[in-house]
Amino acid sequence: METVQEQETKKQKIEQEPSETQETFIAQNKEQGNEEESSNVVYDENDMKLGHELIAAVIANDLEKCKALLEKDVDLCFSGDNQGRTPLHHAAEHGHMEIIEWLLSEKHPYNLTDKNEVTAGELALNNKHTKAYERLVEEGVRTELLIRALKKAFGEDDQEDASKIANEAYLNQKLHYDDNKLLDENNDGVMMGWELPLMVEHAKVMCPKEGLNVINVGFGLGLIDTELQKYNPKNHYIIEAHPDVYAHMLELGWDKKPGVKILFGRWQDMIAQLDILFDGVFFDTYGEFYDDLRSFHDCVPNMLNENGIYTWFNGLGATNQFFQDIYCTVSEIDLREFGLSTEYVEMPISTWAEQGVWDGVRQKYWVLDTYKLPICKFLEQ
Ligand SMILES: C[S@@+](CC[C@H](N)C(=O)[O-])C[C@H]1O[C@@H](n2cnc3c(N)ncnc32)[C@H](O)[C@@H]1O
Repeated sequence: METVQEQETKKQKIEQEPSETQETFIAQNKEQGNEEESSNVVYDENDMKLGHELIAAVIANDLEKCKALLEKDVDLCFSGDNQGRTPLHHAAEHGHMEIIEWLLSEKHPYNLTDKNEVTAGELALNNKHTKAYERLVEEGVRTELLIRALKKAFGEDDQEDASKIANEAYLNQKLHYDDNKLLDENNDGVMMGWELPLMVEHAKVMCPKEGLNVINVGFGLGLIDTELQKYNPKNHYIIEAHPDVYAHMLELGWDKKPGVKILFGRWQDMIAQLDILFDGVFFDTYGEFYDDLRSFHDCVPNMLNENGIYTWFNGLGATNQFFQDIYCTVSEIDLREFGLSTEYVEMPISTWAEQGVWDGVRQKYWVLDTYKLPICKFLEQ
């Protein structure tokens, strides 16, 4: 099972779903003949009859009938309707809280998707069932943290190696700059110009005044660094690991800009060389996993001035609102554990939808309308 920790924090693959609990619940294939196929499961006639009865009972908000059907061995996650929607999808769509609670208590996974990749959470959100939505987000957070803890307890946490391999694979490939984009060998967007308004805001948050000490991890297009320079920082550190990006930085003369100190290498190796504390810290890398972001979160208290601000590119679950809300909460919990508070400031992000923005880019890594910009500070003592 994959947890939120295995999500890459930036761009590519961030859209992956959280823990794949689905497979655990897929009904066993039935005998050949007299079968009807849904998206994942093959049902016989009796399964179909019971399954449709369950969906009808869910829609009618008839909990007793649902319980009676479970006694008859109905597939709790029946997905044999046209859209491949499960009972939880239908309960969420109608905001039936009691049925939602019952389904979750009977171990219906919170994150199954229908044939259009839609989750129950999105249906609750789209139909303005706020309580149901919040309950499903809470269930997502609980499940993700539980799976992470179980993996750790049972020694199945091989995330560190996988993460290092993925980041090294990225660092060993040729990059190209193309029309205000930085692309990797597969034409996945490492950084794109539409993110400029986000970088402007991140820099503003880090620099409430001029002459501060700031650090950015991951240069990319240099958008945030260009913004940070506008605040005349006293010291402006940049950590960058990719040789092509580093060469580009030198070409542009970043090593000669006022206050700038470039540390060329992976942040994991460079962080020990930091010799000052910072008023503003920004993190935005590529080809890393949530676990790396979490490890960076853990380093921040040793990098930050007493009143400093830490902020990071929030691409968590950025192809699905439901998953983004889960990941944002998980991250907030992790940061609290490291002594930092998190506030998410919402800003509309309109440029992503502009004509041609994604031309030449293999996969869209952002589909949301709102960006949740994190502002982290030391928790008050
Ligand atoms: C998304 S870009 C950063 C864009 C930047 N925020 C801007 O405003 O243009 C990510 C950058 O992180 C760098 N990077 C990836 N892994 C890294 C690591 N482990 N340590 C330091 N930099 C890394 C990439 O080479 C890339 O330049």
